[in-house]
Amino acid sequence: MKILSVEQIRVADAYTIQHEPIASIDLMERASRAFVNWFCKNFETGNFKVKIFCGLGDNGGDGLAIARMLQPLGYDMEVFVVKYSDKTSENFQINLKRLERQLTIKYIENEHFTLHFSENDVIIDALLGSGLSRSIEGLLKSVIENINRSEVTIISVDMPSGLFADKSNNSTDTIIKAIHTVAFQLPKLAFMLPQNEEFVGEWHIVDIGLHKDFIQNTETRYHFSTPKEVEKLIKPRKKFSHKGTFGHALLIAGSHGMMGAAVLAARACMRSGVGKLTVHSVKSGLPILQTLLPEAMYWEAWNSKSSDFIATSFHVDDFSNHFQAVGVGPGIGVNGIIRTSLEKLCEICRDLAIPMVLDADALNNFSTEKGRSAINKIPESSILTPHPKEFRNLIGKSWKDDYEKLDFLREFSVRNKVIVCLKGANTAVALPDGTIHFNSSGNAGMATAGSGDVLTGIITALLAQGYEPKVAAILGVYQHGVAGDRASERFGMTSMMASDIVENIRF
Ligand SMILES: NC(=O)C1=CN([C@@H]2O[C@H](COP(=O)(O)OP(=O)(O)OC[C@H]3O[C@@H](n4cnc5c(N)ncnc54)[C@H](OP(=O)(O)O)[C@@H]3O)[C@@H](O)[C@H]2O)[C@@H](O)CC1
Ligand SMILES: Nc1ncnc2c1ncn2[C@@H]1O[C@H](COP(=O)(O)OP(=O)(O)O)[C@@H](O)[C@H]1O
Ligand SMILES: [K+]
Repeated sequence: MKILSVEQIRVADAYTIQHEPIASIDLMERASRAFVNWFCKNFETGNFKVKIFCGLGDNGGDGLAIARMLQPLGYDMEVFVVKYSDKTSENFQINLKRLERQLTIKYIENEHFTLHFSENDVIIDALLGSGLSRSIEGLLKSVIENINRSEVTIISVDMPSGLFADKSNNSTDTIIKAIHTVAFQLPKLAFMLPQNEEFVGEWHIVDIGLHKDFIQNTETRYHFSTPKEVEKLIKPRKKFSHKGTFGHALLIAGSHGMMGAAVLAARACMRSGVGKLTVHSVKSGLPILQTLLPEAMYWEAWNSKSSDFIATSFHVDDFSNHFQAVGVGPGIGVNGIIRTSLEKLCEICRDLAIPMVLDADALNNFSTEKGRSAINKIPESSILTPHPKEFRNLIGKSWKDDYEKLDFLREFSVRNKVIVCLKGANTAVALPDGTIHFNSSGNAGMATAGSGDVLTGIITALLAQGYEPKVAAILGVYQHGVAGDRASERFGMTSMMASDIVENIRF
């Protein structure tokens, strides 16, 4: 699903009006109806009052139409219009006239207002939507501060009022803190970013029938990977396939005291459909691995100066005609010898065109001063899976906000021609073509030691099976989140562990 800018949505709106064709007021009617349908499904009529706060633009117009539609359905309504300006939109005017015939509208015209909220109230925020042009001040600021203090359920229409859809707010800005945001047709970039969580709450999309041709033909750098889009990337297994069909993966992971990382990644790799798996790790890890994962083969670190690390001199002959994918990093440790080995590994994979996943310590080894100057050795199209701290260390600089973080992410991915999965809620998968794809699955229960190792195993398995790197990254991140969602259903977010994610991988 595309994420369009406010400007592009405005054009989509105009295009729909012209080409469907449909009158602007009727499109607003359709949008409001879509909101009402969502609302009725989620808030059955009962012992509560719905308080709608309307601005003076089209977002306010939506609010008035929503009030008109909800009242006959049995909801106890109170409608407030905040008169912060003399300017109103045409659709607002039309909807005001339509609603005036039906119920009494209350006006908030100056700072001398008092609002009373009771615990069960549900507030619908239709003050400002995508037309926000500056930070909120004055009367609107006072009203929003009052609403935010109420601690009742707040549902925003299209956008939490005061939040910019595709750029950063000032840290002091006044913004509605919604529990739910019901957005029209497409998600906004703002919804994907951690800095906006307290304003957006849980977001939902309702279809308002914007012109499909327009959306299809509009280019954007941001995408939200919906379950429907991602699930169709999974290749079905053919009847006469055999284990050779699904590739042989090499996983380089673990060190003394960090064998769990290797086990989690390896188990996840096997659960994700790889034909054969070899794990390359320290000698002391052999009994652990072979006990916990008898399905995998084991390749002991050789030429190792220290028995604690995988410091190995890799040789091309050990790779050619052997492996279809290499995953490296979980728990391998960081030092100069390991970095030199990694550089050699990168060279071999580049020469033999073996796709790679680099995670955790593989990235940390490229994050020292010497390491950063060797980043160009990472083969093109490799998949890097840093969490934000690892990414910051890799690029050697911090960002001022989440928008700048996305700029740095894109810049890094394009410059080095690699795929970067920046992990977290809505993991952002940046492709070398400059696009960023946000993931839709997963939950905060995955914020637990070892869950990143599981992702490395999943993506490595997909690469070994011949999935194109960008597909392996988007699909792997999604399936990892789905497994996390299943694990949280069974154990709850607080109690689930990374091994529960592994046990819930299902392709
Ligand atoms: N997507 C779609 O296709 C559809 C979208 N629809 C709906 O339209 C909404 C967008 O409507 P919109 O463009 O009228 O903008 P909206 O947010 O109501 O406010 C604009 C007004 O507020 C003003 N203003 C701005 N900032 C301000 C501030 N800080 N403090 C005070 N005032 C401020 C601004 O004034 P100005 O900047 O010109 O001074 C202008 O007068 C969208 O979110 C959705 O709900 C559906 O109905 C139909 C299909
Ligand atoms: N709040 C969250 N919502 C969704 N997914 C999350 C959340 N927190 C963490 N995750 C996922 O869990 C994994 C954590 O990886 P990482 O930080 O590398 O953990 P570790 O190093 O312990 O293995 C990532 O895939 C990340 O996307
Ligand atoms: K709003």
